[in-house]
Amino acid sequence: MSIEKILSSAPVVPVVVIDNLEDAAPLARALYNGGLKALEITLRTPIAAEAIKLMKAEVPEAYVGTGTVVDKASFDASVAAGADFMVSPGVSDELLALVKGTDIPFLPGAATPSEVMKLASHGFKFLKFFPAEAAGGTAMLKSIGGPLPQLTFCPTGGISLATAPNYLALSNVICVGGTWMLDKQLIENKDWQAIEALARQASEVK
Ligand SMILES: O=C(O)C(=O)C[C@H](O)[C@H](O)COP(=O)(O)O
Repeated sequence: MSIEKILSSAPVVPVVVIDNLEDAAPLARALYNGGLKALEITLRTPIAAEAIKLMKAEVPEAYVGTGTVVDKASFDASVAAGADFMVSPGVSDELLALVKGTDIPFLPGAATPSEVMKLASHGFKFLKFFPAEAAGGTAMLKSIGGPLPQLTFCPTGGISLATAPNYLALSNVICVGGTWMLDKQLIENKDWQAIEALARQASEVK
């Protein structure tokens, strides 16, 4: 499996924070049924690894990956959870060394030309542009694409249903990451139909 295939499975990757384990399976089902095939589950909550296992069991055809992979502990947790892919908001030499020893597709993060160049020199062709809006948004990505057209991005951070099309219109963007379809109140109410409708709206963004 390649990171390109995973990132091209839908225009939007939902960045999920799981607070209650019982939400994991129905949430994954709702997102997938709404057309979002790749799910990034952040390792920000202690139950994230367990949640990933439940999500993969509920929707085996989805790509369930980990987010917030920032060090050896989160890397190890990703491997143990059986993550289909791993996403980092940035990169470190420690992480680069760890991912060289695994087959799990990895999407490292970059926000400046130097970070992009460093990751390119390690063979990465797909990067997370984070924090997208705060780091200069579509203007920054367009500028980076001038001298560095060989890199393709999944911008994430502050992107909404309204701004996603502006990113997807760029030639160096494969998909965007976002949290807007994960409405906290709807999740609290376990309104999975409404979440599915938000996911469908996101999956139809062009
Ligand atoms: O957890 C990580 O590893 C991250 O990189 C952070 C997430 O991508 C952002 O939290 C996205 O959140 P929004 O800004 O609401 O789209």
